[in-house]
Amino acid sequence: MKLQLKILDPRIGTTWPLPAHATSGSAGIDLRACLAEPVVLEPNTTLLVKTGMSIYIEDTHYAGLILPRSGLGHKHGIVLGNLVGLIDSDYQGELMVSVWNRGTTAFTLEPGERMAQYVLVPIMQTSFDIVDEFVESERGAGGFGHTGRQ
Ligand SMILES: O=c1ccn([C@H]2C[C@H](O)[C@@H](COP(=O)(O)OP(=O)(O)OP(=O)(O)O)O2)c(=O)[nH]1
Ligand SMILES: [Mg+2]
Repeated sequence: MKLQLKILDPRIGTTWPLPAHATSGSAGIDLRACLAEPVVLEPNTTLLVKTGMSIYIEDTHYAGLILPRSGLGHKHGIVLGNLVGLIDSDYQGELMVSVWNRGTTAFTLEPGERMAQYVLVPIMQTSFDIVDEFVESERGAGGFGHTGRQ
C-alpha cells in the first residue's frame, strides 16, 4: 500500500536510503536517528529522536506502530520510552521515536542509525451500543489468569 512521505531531513534519500522494507517479507520499515552528532544514552535515560520524515496515512482503516528493533532491545537494552508508538492516520507531523536505554551500560546512538521500526496495521474504529446486560459468554467476567497456568 502506498503512503504519502514527506522528507524533512535531506540526508534521507541521499546519505541514507529512503525508508523501505529491508527484505521482501519484512513487516517493518526501519527508522533512522536524524541526529547532528552521536548521542550517548546513559542507562535509564530517554531521548526523543527525530526521524526526519512525516508519513501521512490518511485512510482511517490503518495506523502506524513504532516498535523496538529486537537486536537493539535484547543486546543493548534500547527500547521505546512509550513501549509502543501509535501513529494516527491523521497525523502529519514528524515521526518521533522515544529512545529509552533500559540497560545497564551507556549506548551511543549514531546519526543515521536504525533505532526502531514502523509497521502499518489495519484498524477498526469503534462506536458503542449502551446495554445493561450482555448475553452471557463462556468466559463471562473471568480474566487475569482465570483459566490457570498450564
Ligand atoms: O512514538 C510515537 C508516538 C506518537 N507519535 C505521534 C503520532 C501520533 O499520532 C501522535 C499522538 O500520539 P498519541 O495519541 O499516542 O499521544 P498523546 O500523548 O495522546 O498525544 P495527543 O494528545 O496529540 O493525541 O504523536 C510519534 O511521532 N511517535
Ligand atoms: Mg492521543
